[in-house]
Amino acid sequence: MDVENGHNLGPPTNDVKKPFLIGVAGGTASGKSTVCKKIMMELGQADMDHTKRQVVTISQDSFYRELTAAEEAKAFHGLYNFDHPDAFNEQLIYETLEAILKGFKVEIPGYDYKTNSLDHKNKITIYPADVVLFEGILVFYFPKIRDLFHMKLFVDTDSDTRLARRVPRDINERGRDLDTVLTQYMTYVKPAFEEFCSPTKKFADVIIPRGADNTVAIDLIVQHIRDLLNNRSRKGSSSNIQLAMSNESGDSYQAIRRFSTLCKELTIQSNVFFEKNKNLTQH
Ligand SMILES: Nc1ncnc2c1ncn2[C@@H]1O[C@H](COP(=O)(O)OP(=O)(O)O)[C@@H](O)[C@H]1O
Ligand SMILES: O=c1ccn([C@@H]2O[C@H](COP(=O)(O)O)[C@@H](O)[C@H]2O)c(=O)[nH]1
Repeated sequence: MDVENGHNLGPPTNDVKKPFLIGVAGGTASGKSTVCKKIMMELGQADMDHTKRQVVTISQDSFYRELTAAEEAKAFHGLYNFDHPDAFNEQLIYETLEAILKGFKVEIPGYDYKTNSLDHKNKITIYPADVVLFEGILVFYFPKIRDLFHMKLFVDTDSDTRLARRVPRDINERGRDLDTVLTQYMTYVKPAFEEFCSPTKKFADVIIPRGADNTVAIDLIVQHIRDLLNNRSRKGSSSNIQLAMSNESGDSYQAIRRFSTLCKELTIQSNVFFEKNKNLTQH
């Protein structure tokens, strides 16, 4: 298979790992990376040698398009729209995820927010894993990509909290100044969230209100992943997850259905509870 920019590093080895692919979407600074980190930590994967990890996280930011010199100059002043779907290389995301799903090892660039550019010097090698988390603001936007996910999570944190987190993060970690952060937020980030990101919440199997603070939802997701991993090691072959999923009577398929239903119920119940008790939150 031919992946642009040589990202595909060749055919799978004998022990083919065809991963369970989880999409993690949500607005900027909603806690997508923190949720993924928590999942990895609870599964004891975070500090593990990355060649041996069973669970890996990939960021959609590694798939931004390269900017022209004129776009770079705009980006420096917060005047480039990084929140529009056109800012991403959709085809490369698709081809890379397809390669991962086939059990290929792939290489992707890092991302340097200080220079608004892909970091080809610090490439990240994604070794075949059992579970792959793919997180980003628009991971459910493109239908072809959306259809690749076995499970879709949406991290739902309110806009005030997200802005309050984004401002210090962009200043302290991404080398911005306050004016640039607010200009970019008001001009592009907020309108694009409403137009492109927020509508994709309806595609989620599980909505995680309050992001990483929602330990109940995270524990359920972690338990589900543990079940998948145990199931896989019990059956001895990593490709069994795929087989079980394509066969509606398989253990994994049933576990996913139970999990999905349970989480939907939890989400609905908590929304109904807060809707009915709006006045309680004022105390
Ligand atoms: N539950 C939380 N409580 C406090 N701060 C948080 C929480 N979740 C995330 N943050 C902080 O908010 C910022 C954005 O979180 P991050 O996980 O990077 O969001 P995203 O990946 O959605 O952009 C980071 O600085 C992170 O440390
Ligand atoms: O060069 C860049 C690239 C992206 N951004 C902003 O980042 C967020 C997406 O990352 P999150 O971690 O989900 O916040 C997006 O809203 C872009 O506006 C950037 O500012 N500069």
